[in-house]
Amino acid sequence: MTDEKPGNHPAVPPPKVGLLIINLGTPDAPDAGAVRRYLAEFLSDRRVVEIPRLVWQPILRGVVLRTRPARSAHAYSLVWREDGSPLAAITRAQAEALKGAFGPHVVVDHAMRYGRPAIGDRIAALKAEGCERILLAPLYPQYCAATTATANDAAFAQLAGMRWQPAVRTLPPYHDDPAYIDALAGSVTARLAALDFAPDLILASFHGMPARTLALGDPYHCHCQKTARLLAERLGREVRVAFQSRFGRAKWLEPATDTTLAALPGQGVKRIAVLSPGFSADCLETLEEVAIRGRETFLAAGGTHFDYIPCLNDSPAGIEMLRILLNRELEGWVRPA
Ligand SMILES: C=CC1=C(C)c2cc3[nH]c(cc4nc(cc5[nH]c(cc1n2)c(C)c5CCC(=O)O)C(CCC(=O)O)=C4C)c(C)c3C=C
Ligand SMILES: [Fe+2]
Ligand SMILES: [Fe+2]
Repeated sequence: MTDEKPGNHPAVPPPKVGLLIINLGTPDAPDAGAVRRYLAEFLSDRRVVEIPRLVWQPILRGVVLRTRPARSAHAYSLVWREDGSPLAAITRAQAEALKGAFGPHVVVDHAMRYGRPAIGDRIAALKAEGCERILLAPLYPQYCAATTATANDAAFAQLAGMRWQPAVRTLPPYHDDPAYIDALAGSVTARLAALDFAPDLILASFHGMPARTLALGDPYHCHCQKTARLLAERLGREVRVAFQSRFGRAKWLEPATDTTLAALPGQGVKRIAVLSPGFSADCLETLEEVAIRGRETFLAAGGTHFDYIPCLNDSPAGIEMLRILLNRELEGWVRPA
């Protein structure tokens, strides 16, 4: 018996474990062309828009992609940073902060479901680097077919074309995980302590979904409600839930964030703090829709004080929370770091 490989044997790198953190994706630039390319891919995903292709594609190509990109590009330009789109920059920073956190044999990388870096490309790169096991981590605390499932689908599609597949695990939703609730509660408490006003109410604004997805069995709505309930219990005060970013004509989950913010001052809530616990990174939907437009809506309706509490992002508490969750999922694959 010999360990020698035949002369034409491909090189086999020493085995490693890959960790791929995944987020939604974002345009490459805050201009109409880049936003159009991004929206064309995103809104063609049948996990996102569940309308028959023959009906939806003409509406998407004929109406949405002609009108929305210019408007959205302007919105992106209001929040764009020197290092790019907030979502891209923060996701990169999260991956950077997690490097080395799980020992020398875990290679940490990041990918986006739409646009770049593409999930398939990063899986191929991890495998080429010797990762025979990969933990896929879509960073959505609340499970949703339109986010978690489609990210995993894209990864599985890549695996389907591989001769030598890595073993894979996927990060489960963490909407009720004590590490996540603790991190949220800590960020709210620290933020409130630093404010120059005491809010009458804390509002948790989650990304919306078409209402029918709840009846179809998507647990997203329940996960959002549970996150808010657990956060309220930890804070010892009410956390009101609302759903933002309505898209299209169908009925979406209610109450809507914008109508809630417009109604609250009339109900005596003049000072408010808003957080978006469903987003692991600040992005267009939080920085422009909530922190800019939400504030305008609330103040125009008679509110006097508005504060937007940032997402956990790559804050030390946010990274520590991810380290705890991911370390648990890596159990048995690596020795504890
Ligand atoms: C049918 C349309 C949409 C569904 C369903 C949807 C679900 C969904 N989205 C997120 C997270 C994000 N969405 C973001 C942007 C965004 N979302 C939609 C539409 C749907 N989202 C659009 C058209 C856009 C683009 C922006 C715009 O033109 O207004 C983002 C931000 C991306 C960025 O670049 O910053 C995130 C994040 C979740 C969590 C979700 C379901 C639970
Ligand atoms: Fe969205
Ligand atoms: Fe939006």
